[in-house]
Amino acid sequence: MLRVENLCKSFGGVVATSDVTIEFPTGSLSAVIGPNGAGKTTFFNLISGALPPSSGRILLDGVNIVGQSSSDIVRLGIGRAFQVAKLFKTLTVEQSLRGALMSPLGKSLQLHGSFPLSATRDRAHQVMEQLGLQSKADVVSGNLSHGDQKLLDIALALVLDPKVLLLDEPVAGMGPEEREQMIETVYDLWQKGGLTVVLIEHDMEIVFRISQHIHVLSYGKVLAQGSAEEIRNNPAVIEAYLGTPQETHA
Ligand SMILES: Nc1ncnc2c1ncn2[C@@H]1O[C@H](COP(=O)(O)OP(=O)(O)OP(=O)(O)O)[C@@H](O)[C@H]1O
Repeated sequence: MLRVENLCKSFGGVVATSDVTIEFPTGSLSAVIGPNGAGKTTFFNLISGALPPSSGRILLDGVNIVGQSSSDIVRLGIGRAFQVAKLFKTLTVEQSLRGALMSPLGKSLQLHGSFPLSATRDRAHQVMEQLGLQSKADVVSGNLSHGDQKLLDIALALVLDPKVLLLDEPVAGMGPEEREQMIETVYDLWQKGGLTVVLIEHDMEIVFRISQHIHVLSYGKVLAQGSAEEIRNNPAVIEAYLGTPQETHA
């Protein structure tokens, strides 16, 4: 289970995260939502070790990971995909995934400290299959469609076998068809294994459709937490973020 406790982060006078306590049960699919500037990306930056918190604890299966480096946090089992995919644009999809496995980080995740070439190929293909990227194995990443670049970014996190997968706006910038495909892929991925998925997403239709738990941030604080039904009808959330019920359904 991933649990953050009393997490705080300030940038000078700006309080981006204010006493946030949230629990993400093992194997759950949760969304973190809120208006622009609410502190969602900062929250992911704190969990993934990109930024140190000002105070508070981040517990992964009971172990406080605050103070660990980003690569140690990946090693401990927290993977992350970004709003703008971070790719090696000149490598093919397969090369990128095998490269991740052959990197010191990838190697250190293997039981015996080394990973034979054939095994990197098998693992890369397994993940490509999970994400529907098999037919793109030999395509140079920079030539992939926007949607496939986002899938590859997720694949790069997934190939290292995380326990928790953080997805920052997985459908940002996509057309309706790509959006549906991405959501179906993420949902299938989550349903098939014990992966804990946490997503930041602005598309409320998607959030309400797939999330078991929704956490609403506003001005760095937790404004509300609950099921889709509870959040949809929460007056404070409607006022701060969703707008009137009529606007929500428009
Ligand atoms: N590195 C930084 N230095 C200074 N202020 C920052 C930094 N990163 C974030 N902030 C501030 O912290 C607050 C929260 O920003 P954050 O990007 O986490 O919000 P967000 O909810 O992800 O917004 P969006 O939905 O627009 O991506 C904002 O006021 C932002 O300006």
